[in-house]
Amino acid sequence: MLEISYMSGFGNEFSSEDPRCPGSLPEGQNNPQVCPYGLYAEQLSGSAFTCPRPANKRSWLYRIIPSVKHKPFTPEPCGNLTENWNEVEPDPNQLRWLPFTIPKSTEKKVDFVAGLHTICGAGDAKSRNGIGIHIYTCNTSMVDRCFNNSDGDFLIVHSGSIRPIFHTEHPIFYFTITEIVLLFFFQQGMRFSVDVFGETRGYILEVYGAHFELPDLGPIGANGLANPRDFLCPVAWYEDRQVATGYTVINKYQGKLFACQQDFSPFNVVAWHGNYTPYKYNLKTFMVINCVAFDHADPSIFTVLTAKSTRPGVAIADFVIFPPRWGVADHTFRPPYYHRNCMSEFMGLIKGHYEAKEEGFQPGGASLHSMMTPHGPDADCFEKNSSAELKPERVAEGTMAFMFESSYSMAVTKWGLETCQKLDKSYYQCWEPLRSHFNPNWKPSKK
Ligand SMILES: O=C(O)Cc1cc(O)ccc1O
Ligand SMILES: [Fe+2]
Repeated sequence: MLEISYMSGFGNEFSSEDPRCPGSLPEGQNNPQVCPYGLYAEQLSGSAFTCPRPANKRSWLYRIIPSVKHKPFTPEPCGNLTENWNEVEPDPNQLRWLPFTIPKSTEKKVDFVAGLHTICGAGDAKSRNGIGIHIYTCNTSMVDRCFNNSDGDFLIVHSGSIRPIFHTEHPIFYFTITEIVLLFFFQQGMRFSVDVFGETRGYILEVYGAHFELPDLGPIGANGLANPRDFLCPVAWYEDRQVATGYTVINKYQGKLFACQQDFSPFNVVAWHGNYTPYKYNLKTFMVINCVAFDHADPSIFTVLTAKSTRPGVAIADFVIFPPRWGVADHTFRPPYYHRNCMSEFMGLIKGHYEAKEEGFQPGGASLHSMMTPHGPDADCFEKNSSAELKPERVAEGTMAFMFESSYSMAVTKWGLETCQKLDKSYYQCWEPLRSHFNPNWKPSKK
């Protein structure tokens, strides 16, 4: 297998040359009259040219043939991918989905793009405001096909032990054997192709009009949560591959898919430099902060990445994880509290159980607690934890739940409510056994 090495750091100004082509990165300028090795220079801009320096993102790609050489784009079937948030009537209920079905390859071959299903979202890619949440279920590699999202960033949370390989222009992301819980992060316009080795499923948070960034740490200090050096980007590696039968570039543009043909692999970048790159991030490297005295800290302490809105402190969407950790809080109901939130909370489970719902919420499934929709621990969890002995104990061992939390009020798609046939109609029943413990004669205990 090809040995790819990675560079580490989030938002760094990287420089990278394919080791087979020393000197392929132009020295001292971006646009030489003739590039080394006869390459073409192409800039990929991820921010307006005029963005302030800390938000300015671009990479220079030195490639064998520039991306512009392709036949015209034509509409492509979108399957269950949509940006139509008016397909069905709004539904403010607590929603929970059983694990989404992965098609069997013996029945139907489905690749990553064909296996994209939009479950909920809001806003509009055209006005550069909003988000989409998608589920991918696939069983087949993309062959001579790549995907490019013109609408926004894709934060991909892979779920399951069969680990895909992502090919990109930057170039290839492999999982190593210890990287079970991985996040992939492809920013707007970055081309990638996905190889899969069996039934594959995961979740995607798409954000239009903003990029994900590391959250500010405030009083936490200079270190903690997701550390910049744990974000990895591969060193340049090109393939010089003519594809006489045609290579297809799928472009998600204004919520619809389009396809064009070209006669070469787009993964033909020999050298590149810049700060606009894809990343992989191993969720196990997250430095967890938690309460060490009493009370339950809000889950914002578990934010891995955030896409900020223009309102201070209000995210378009946060990516939050619930990693294994110690629970030590004294005289505290330790699981999540009962909650009504001005944000929308979409949750998924990569593996294990979620502490607030030991049963029912399954890996590969999901839940959505919409704006101001009441939610919280199921009756079982409440009863157990109201009387549990509060000794230090491991919480969420061997599990990984996550949340996409958004300031948008999200609509659920027809696929989410009907077509996927995974909506758990009995979800509300997990709170039905909650009973009153109210005692009007209660007296404070004498200290
Ligand atoms: O709803 C949920 O399970 C997510 C969540 C977790 C938590 O620890 C506190 C608040 C919250 O919304
Ligand atoms: Fe919540």
